[in-house]
Amino acid sequence: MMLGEKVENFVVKREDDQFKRLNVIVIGAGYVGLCTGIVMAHIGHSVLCIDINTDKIALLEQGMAPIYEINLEAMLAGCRNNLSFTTELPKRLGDTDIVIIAVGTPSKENGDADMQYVDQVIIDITSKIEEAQDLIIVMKSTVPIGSNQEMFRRVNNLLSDRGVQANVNFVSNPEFLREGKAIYDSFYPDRIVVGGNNDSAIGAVKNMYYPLLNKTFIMPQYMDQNFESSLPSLVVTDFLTAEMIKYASNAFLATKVSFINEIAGLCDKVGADILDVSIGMGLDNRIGKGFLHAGLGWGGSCFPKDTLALQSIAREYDYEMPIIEAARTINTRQIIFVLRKIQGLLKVIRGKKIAVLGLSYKPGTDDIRDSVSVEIVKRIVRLGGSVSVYDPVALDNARKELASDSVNFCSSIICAIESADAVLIATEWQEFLEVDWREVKLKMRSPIIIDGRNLLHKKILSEMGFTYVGVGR
Ligand SMILES: NC(=O)C1=CN([C@@H]2O[C@H](COP(=O)(O)OP(=O)(O)OC[C@H]3O[C@@H](n4cnc5c(N)ncnc54)[C@H](O)[C@@H]3O)[C@@H](O)[C@H]2O)C=CC1
Ligand SMILES: O=C(O)[C@H]1O[C@H](OP(=O)(O)OP(=O)(O)OC[C@H]2O[C@@H](n3ccc(=O)[nH]c3=O)[C@H](O)[C@@H]2O)[C@H](O)[C@@H](O)[C@@H]1O
Repeated sequence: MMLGEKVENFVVKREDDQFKRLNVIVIGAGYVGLCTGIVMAHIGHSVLCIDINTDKIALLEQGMAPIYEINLEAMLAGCRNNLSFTTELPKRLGDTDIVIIAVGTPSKENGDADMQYVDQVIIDITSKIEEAQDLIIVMKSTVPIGSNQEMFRRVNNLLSDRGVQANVNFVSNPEFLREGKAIYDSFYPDRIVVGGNNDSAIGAVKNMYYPLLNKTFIMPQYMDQNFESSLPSLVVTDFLTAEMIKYASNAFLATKVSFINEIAGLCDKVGADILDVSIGMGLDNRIGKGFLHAGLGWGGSCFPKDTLALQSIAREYDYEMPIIEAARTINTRQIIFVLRKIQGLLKVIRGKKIAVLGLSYKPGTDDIRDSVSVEIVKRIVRLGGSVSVYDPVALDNARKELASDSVNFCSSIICAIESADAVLIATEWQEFLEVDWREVKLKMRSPIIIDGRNLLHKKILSEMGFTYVGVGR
């Protein structure tokens, strides 16, 4: 059974009287806000999810998800009794126990995290706090080191300006979900990090997560697994450390991918196979299997912006971070590598037609923010090539960004590869693995595959007569 297929069967064992149902407001209905709202509602809290984007809220009210992820809508449907949506904060926050902030913190031009949305939310919340109210503000957005402390002070200053005496506390609670697996990660996190300076507020956030921390909430399809061995770890720490854990984790993962991409570059030169190198390395438990998949490099709404933001923070201290700098440099270099490979095979890109399969920054999502694929399409167009693009879910999101006479948006793989001089696999969607490549070969002008994600079987495709080029193999 697929995750979320039979939501009504979900089991919540709440015989444990330690669990207390809370009134939770989640601000922001993006990936993080929406998944947080869904999880909180499923585990028994009463949740109001707020977003200023009226289109998003209108969709959500009709039970439709504004972002693509498998089973997201089924999960949404399964918790509507506990989850409602609106575009504005309620007039009074008197009944609210916890407000979770999950608005965006994109990069500014100079690389700093743009805090304008968080700042606005802080003003909005504080204006609604009432005399003698107890409220915990939980920060899930990824914010620069020192932000929670600063906002805590700011809220208290704003309250004293209004002459309101209330018991408001902050808890930093960074999010580690991955897009495409956001729902699963939200229900089954490896760890929950809570940073703060008030034991009672930290205790309340622990209670909020109680069913996840104790696995008293179980989806039936996972019941046969031994959950005791995989309970999420709880990390309780201070504000600054919680914020640093988030940035360090993303920077480390990005660096790990850049490391394997650097090795892949050398594999290309010496003739070794990066796929086996990754397996051979990953089997060492100290290294671990994850994030050793070489390819076009990392994109998305977080690794690029969070590595930039970390560098920005370091700059404030004149502290150099050469590893992160190198990780970013290698990531940019991957795009050049693939363009050189295309040029090596086609000689001149101008006038050639290249099919690009995959536009989202990774499979499982329709998100094209900082997608390497989208950047490569733009570069091919700049070099005079024409591009036919196909993606199972991200096509519509890319239409505006890639609007050009040289870009043809195709609704199928076959339409995209028709008369193409080369095909580039830019996102490793499973669908590309399952396509009949013999049929593809008959329709292409020249049978050239640049497999930017090392998705396909090199040997099989070579035997079919394709010129196959991967990354480091
Ligand atoms: N996308 C991801 O996979 C992850 C994101 N994060 C972090 O979580 C935060 C949110 O990320 P996403 O969900 O991707 O962002 P997003 O950009 O998809 O969604 C943010 C939402 O906040 C809304 N918003 C902005 N100002 C608002 C306001 N004043 N009141 C109500 N809603 C408001 C926007 O309309 C938008 O829908 C960021 O700091 C990000 O770094 C952390 C882990 C994973
Ligand atoms: O802060 C965030 O927003 C999130 O960022 C990442 O999650 P996400 O961006 O959704 O996606 P990942 O699966 O981490 O992939 C990021 C990029 O790295 C690339 N990647 C990943 C793994 C790999 O082995 N090779 C590789 O090229 C992917 O194609 C993608 O472009 C982290 O994995 C999450 O823990 C974190 O919460």
